[in-house]
Amino acid sequence: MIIAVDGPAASGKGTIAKALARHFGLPHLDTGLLYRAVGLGVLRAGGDPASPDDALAACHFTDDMLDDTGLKSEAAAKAASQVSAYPEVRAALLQRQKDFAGQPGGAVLDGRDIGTVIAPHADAKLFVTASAEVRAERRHRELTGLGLTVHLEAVLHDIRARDERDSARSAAPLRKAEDAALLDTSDLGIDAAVQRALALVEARIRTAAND
Ligand SMILES: Nc1ncnc2c1ncn2[C@@H]1O[C@H](COP(=O)(O)OP(=O)(O)O)[C@@H](O)[C@H]1O
Ligand SMILES: Nc1ccn([C@@H]2O[C@H](COP(=O)(O)OP(=O)(O)O)[C@@H](O)[C@H]2O)c(=O)n1
Repeated sequence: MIIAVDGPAASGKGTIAKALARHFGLPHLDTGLLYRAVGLGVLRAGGDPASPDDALAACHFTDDMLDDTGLKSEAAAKAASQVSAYPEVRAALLQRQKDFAGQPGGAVLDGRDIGTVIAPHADAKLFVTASAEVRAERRHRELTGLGLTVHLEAVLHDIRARDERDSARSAAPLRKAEDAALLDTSDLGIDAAVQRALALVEARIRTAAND
């Protein structure tokens, strides 16, 4: 079974994807980490995330990069959202994600284009969202919890800028797949959001079984 979970920054898609993976005993891939690894790689090499050549050069990272704590920073997130607009970068990361989705038994993936590009035939698709203010508060709490000094207004500004860039790009923009179930977590705590996600996935699987 393949489950696709998409949505904007800090909507809770990763939390939901991990919980679904645990529930169904499936492997999970946070695809945002791949784009963050490219963005952070560009910054560390002294390159410019606005340069497609610098971005492409950073696509050949090793797996240990995916555990780098620097990936959590807003700087890495911003650079990720810049480099992810280049079709060459998306192409370089495509097969790895498709292979993960296609492994025997299936998988849960979260990102921006899982339901639209990576796994258009997923068995269940969720589009997780929440208001920008709620998402900024969550991300702010998360980053300060990691010991980083960040201001709520700056996080909200970055999230809005990223939403805009991710939605406006022509290569695999952030959008809800037509057959994805919408889940707004603005007024839901983590447990309630996970329960709702589970109910939506189970309903989707039941419907498919009856078709
Ligand atoms: N429904 C929720 N209510 C409150 N906090 C949440 C909720 N979902 C996620 N969080 C918290 O918000 C932060 C961002 O969640 P995460 O799942 O990483 O979002 P995303 O993968 O969409 O960026 C994390 O610290 C997480 O624990
Ligand atoms: N499948 C994906 C996943 C992430 N991304 C890009 O990578 C950036 C970081 O993604 P992320 O999922 O780690 O970000 P958060 O939602 O956790 O803040 C996003 O803003 C997108 O620009 C993408 O283009 N496609």
